[in-house]
Amino acid sequence: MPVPLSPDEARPFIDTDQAPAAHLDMLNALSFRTVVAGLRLGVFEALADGPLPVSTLAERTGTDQLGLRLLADALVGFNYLTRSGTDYANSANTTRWLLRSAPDSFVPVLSFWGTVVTELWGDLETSVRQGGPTGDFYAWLEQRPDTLADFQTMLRRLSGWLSEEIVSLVPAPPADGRVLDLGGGHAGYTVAFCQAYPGLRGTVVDLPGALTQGAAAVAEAQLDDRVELRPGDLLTADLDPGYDLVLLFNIVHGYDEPQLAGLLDRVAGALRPGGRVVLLEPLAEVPQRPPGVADSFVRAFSLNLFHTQGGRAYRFEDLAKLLAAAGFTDVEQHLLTRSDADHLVIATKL
Ligand SMILES: C[S@@+](CC[C@H](N)C(=O)[O-])C[C@H]1O[C@@H](n2cnc3c(N)ncnc32)[C@H](O)[C@@H]1O
Repeated sequence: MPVPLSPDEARPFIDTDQAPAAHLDMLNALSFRTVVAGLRLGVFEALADGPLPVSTLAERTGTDQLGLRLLADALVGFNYLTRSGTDYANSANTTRWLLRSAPDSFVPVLSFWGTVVTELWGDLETSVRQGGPTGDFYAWLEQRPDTLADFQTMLRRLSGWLSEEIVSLVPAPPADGRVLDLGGGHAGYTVAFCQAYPGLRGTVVDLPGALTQGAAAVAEAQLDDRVELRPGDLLTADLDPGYDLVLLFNIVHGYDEPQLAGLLDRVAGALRPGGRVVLLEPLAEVPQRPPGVADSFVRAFSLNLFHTQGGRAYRFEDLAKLLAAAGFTDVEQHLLTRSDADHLVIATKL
C-alpha cells in the first residue's frame, strides 16, 4: 500500500519542493518489496480465516519466528496487516485484493510485477546504456510456469473487462469469417469474438506454455470445434492467407520498428483485401490522457518494454505510418471507455 501519509505530511513531498519526493518512492519500493514477500511466503493466505499470533503464523508459513515478526510489523506499518496484542490480521484492503480466491484478486498482477522488478529490473541501466534489451522476455517467461500463469491470468481478466466494448467497436466480420489472434495466449479475445459471431472460426498462435490457459478458456466456452490453438512463433510461423480479421493485441509494443514493419507485412499477407487488422495497445503521449496514474504507468511500462523486449509504447502516428507502409488504409483510433490506457487501432487492408 502506498506509504500512509496525512495531507499535512504529504504536502512537503508532493505539493512543494520542501522535501525529496524520492524519499517517498524509496519507502514505496520497500513497501512493495515487503508485500511481495508477504505474498510469496503465504502470509495473507494463512491469515484468511482470522487473526493469528506470530508463533502460529510462522508455523503455518514455514518461516522463522523472528524474521516473520519483523516482516509482519513492516506490513502493519504499510497497512497490509493490523496488529492487536500479539495477533496479526489482514487489513480490509488486503482481504479485498490480496487473497487468490478474492473475486477481483490483484495477486496475479502483483506477483507478476514483483518478479519483473526483482528479477529483471536489477540491470535496468544496461539496456538504457546499450540501447536494447538484456534478454528474451518471452523465453524467460516460458521457463517460469508460475509467473507465466500469473501473466496470462492478469491479461485474461483484462480481456474479460474489455472484450465487450472491443467487439462492439470492430466492424462485423462475414458470417462464416475467420479471425487470427497472433500472440493470443489466454484466447479470451478470440472466445469473445466467436461468442459474438456464431459462424466465426478462430486461430490463436502463441508459444506453447502461453496456450495452456487458452486451451482451458476454449474448452470452458465449448468452442473446441471453432477455435484452433496453434503453438508457434508469430514472427516465423506459416500464416495461411484469407483471414477476415487479425488481432494484434498487446503485441506491437514488444518490437522495435523494423521488426514491427516485418510483422505488419506478414499480417497484411494473411488478410484478404478489405480484411482488418485490430491493434490493442497502451499508446504513448495521448493528448486526452492527462498526467495521472494511467499516464505514469504507460511511461514506466514503455521503459519496461524497452528493457525486456526492445519495444516501447508507440504513438498513434507511429503506428498509422507503419500500417500505411504495410498496405493498410482507413486507420482509426478508439480510446476504450473501460480503460484509461488502452486504445484500439483498426485498419483495413487495401
Ligand atoms: C502481452 S501478451 C498479450 C496476450 C493477448 N494478446 C492479450 O492482449 O491479452 C503477448 C503475447 O504474445 C505471445 N508472444 C510473444 N512473443 C511471441 C512469439 N515470438 N511467437 C508467438 N507468441 C508470442 C506471448 O506468449 C503472449 O501471450
